[in-house]
Amino acid sequence: MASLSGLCSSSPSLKPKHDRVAKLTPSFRKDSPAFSTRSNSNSNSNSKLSVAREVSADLSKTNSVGVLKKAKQGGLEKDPKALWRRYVDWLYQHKELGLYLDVSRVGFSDEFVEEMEPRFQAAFKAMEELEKGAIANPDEGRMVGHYWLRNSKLAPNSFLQIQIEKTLDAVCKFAGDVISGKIKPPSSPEGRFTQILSVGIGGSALGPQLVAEALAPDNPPLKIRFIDNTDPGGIDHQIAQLGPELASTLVIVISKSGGTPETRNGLLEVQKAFREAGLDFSKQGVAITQENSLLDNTARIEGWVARFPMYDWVGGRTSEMSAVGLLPAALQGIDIREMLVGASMMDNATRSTVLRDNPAALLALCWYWACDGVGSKDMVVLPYKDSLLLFSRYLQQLVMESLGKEFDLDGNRVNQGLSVYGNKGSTDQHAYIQQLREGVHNFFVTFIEVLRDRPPGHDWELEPGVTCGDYLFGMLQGTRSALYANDRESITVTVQEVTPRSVGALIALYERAVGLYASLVNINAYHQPGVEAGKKAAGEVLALQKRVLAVLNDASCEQPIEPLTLEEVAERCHSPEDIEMIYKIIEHMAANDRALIAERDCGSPYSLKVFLGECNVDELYD
Ligand SMILES: O=P(O)(O)OC[C@H]1O[C@](O)(CO)[C@@H](O)[C@@H]1O
Repeated sequence: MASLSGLCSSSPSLKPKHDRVAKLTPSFRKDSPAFSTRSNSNSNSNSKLSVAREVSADLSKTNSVGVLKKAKQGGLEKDPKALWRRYVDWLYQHKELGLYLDVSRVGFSDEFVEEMEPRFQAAFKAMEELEKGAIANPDEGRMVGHYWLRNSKLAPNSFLQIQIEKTLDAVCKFAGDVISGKIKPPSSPEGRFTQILSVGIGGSALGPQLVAEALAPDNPPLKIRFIDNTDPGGIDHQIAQLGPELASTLVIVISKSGGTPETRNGLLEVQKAFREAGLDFSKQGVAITQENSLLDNTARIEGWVARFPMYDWVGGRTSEMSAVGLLPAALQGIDIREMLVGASMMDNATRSTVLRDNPAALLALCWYWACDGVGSKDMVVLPYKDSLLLFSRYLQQLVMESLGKEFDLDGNRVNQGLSVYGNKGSTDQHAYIQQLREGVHNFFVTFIEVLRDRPPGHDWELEPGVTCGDYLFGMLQGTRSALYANDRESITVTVQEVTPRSVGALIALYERAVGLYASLVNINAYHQPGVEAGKKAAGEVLALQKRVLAVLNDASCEQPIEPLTLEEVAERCHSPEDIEMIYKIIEHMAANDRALIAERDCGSPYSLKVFLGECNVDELYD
């Protein structure tokens, strides 16, 4: 069993780097670089390619893009000696963290770097303002403070500083009390919590999932499972897998807003399972959410075991170092203070205003080069380590929800973004690497290399002079070389081991790279207005479904029951224009035995007739 001291071993290095003075909105909106903005000459064009073309046209008016184009035409360096010099020349090393970043296989030229320099200085300035408490998320009028979570002294005022420290202490204490059995479930035969069921979605799930996969010991004090969707089958599966251990399951419901429908549904489903098992949910429930959110109020009123805060100034996708990520990690026996130390050390490194010495800036430089600053190529993330399997999925949200924006900070339509996908090596070599090597050239790769194969003393040679891990190493190096030989660019991030410290550092590295890149292309990385459209549309579908049900109910109450055609249902719903959606609603209800097909089947929409089995008017209008 992990000891408390293991969870919370040391304080993160907390050297104040900036004045703790809140500043107003930074000037980066006005000072944004001219060539990352463009007018809306074709507002109907959403295609990335056409955007890339538009932007290329704009960019070609400037020197740096001229440089970019010229250098790209020249192709990548192939002379081995020159390439070795480039490797050594550009290699970034964080000695203390044991983290290296190799950007030599991305073909940017010295002129390009020079041309980008003023923009990087503007991005560094904007980041400095952000860390001092500027309203860096202008659309939502919020500060952006995830960097303070690992160095609370950087918070812009003492109230926030104390809040961060108190929460961290509370997380450590609660996790210790749960692991030691001081806080225990009321009716479990084991007399202590053995399982965690984490209910949350997006940033309220992806970080905890990454960290569990990467860092949980083989026999954690509490094992973790996730409900991260509103899929009834998936939820049933998780609950069924818990079986009788539901009685010793700590349910952590995570939602910054406290009102995300998928998470609410997960909670209601889990509460139902508790009722059916004769268990009192409130004695096993924990909430992580913003103060006074719906979830917070529910947890308070129902007297759940504990509540931990989410802050207004921490975005979901950058919340891994808040209670969102730290509590589940600590409960699994993961040293969360080490995660914070790793992140804090990386934060220090990525505050450098010297491009070559700043690994996050180097990443942003490579992304800009590889994607022409408009997301014209995808980022394929390939960790050669099973435990980092979920890193690409985690980065997908961090990068795509942050950078995938319709408008820039000046209101120009830009349709920015950077697509991320990946899984792990060498597994993917037997899946899609064929296309990467020889097919459509629409990507660059990020290899994540982990030097240590196994804990010391466990390795053996499965053939003379060669271990299993040597194969993994060979596959990574071979793929990197083979891709480069075919002009496919790659970045390699190397860490010594997958530890709480290195995972914390990796998360911090990418958080900062995304922030800097967002400044380079002049967008707000910290909001997600596009997600609202889908949520709103889903709400409208459910509202229409209620109307369809009411219409079918009315018809089912007539004697004799008169099955209705789709047109009739649509007419009676006063929504003839929604007939296709009504068809999909009926198809779904019929598949789940909630509507009955009287004539034909769903494959014949024109002649389909439908009715409800029973009249449920009272229930519907309740
Ligand atoms: O933590 P919440 O508020 O439930 O939100 C979950 C996720 O939903 C989003 O808002 C997108 O819908 C993400 O940004 C966020 O991480």
